[in-house]
Amino acid sequence: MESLLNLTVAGGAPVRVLQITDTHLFAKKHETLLGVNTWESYHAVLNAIHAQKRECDLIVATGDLAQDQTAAAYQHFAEGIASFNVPCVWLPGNHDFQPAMYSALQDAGISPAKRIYPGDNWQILLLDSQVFGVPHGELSEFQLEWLENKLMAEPQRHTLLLLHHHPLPAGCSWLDQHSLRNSAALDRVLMKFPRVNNLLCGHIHQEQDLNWNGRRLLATPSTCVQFKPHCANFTLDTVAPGWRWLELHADGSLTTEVCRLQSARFSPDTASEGY
Ligand SMILES: Nc1ncnc2c1ncn2[C@@H]1O[C@@H]2COP(=O)(O)O[C@H]2[C@H]1O
Ligand SMILES: [Fe+2]
Repeated sequence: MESLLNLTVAGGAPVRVLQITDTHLFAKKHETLLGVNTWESYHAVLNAIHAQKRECDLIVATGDLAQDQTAAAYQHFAEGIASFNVPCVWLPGNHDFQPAMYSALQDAGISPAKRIYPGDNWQILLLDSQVFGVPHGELSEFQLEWLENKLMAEPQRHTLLLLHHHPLPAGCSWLDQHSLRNSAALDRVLMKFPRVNNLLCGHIHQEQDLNWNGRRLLATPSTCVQFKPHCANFTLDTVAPGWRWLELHADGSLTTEVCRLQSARFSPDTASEGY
């Protein structure tokens, strides 16, 4: 938990971050989630990212990396990441099994660090909002205290805060029952720290860019199935898998862009009623 990852970034240059989320990989590469082969969609995303030829300083993986809790699924994730020569950090989602996740990723050279100092101007903090065995999220007292301590320790750094669960309603009632339950407690901590202006999550398998009491809250498409915005009941979307680029500028501003695959190859079985 306490390990810190220092990244060298050229003075004044933006920190370039790639977010990959909700890969939902299985041990067996042929397995599908709601009609989508998640190993193939993950690799299609990675190939499309390589084709963009964009430099990056860090990859962040924001949870639900495995669907079946196996070490092999995390190894598949790591094999994909190894195609980039860039450090990667991760946090758990509701579907993850942290003992296997931690050791399989660590063995594959992926750092368990939850605090990253990319250059002198920013810090990236990764929270664990998993409540084991259920889809909703919650931040433990330990997580909230850890966050507050890390923010107090570095008052001059701008902070990008990462967690799996969305702290604001996403507008899909079926998903909003699975949100971060104690977002008010997180809000109370963040109110003391005006340099935490950006939060980044996964979980909702759709792009969002919201204002949470003056902070920017970003959510990002999954590399596999997508959920349709503004639906009361479980509804899949036919938009393609995606990923997000972020640039953290020295003055504390952040620019970002969501990209998606161009092909309709990974359309899910829209008659599915859940998983
Ligand atoms: N039909 C459904 N109704 C409510 N929740 C569901 C349904 N199907 C799946 N879920 C849960 O909702 C979660 C949302 O995204 P996850 O990838 O965490 O995994 C999903 C499941 O745990
Ligand atoms: Fe997910």
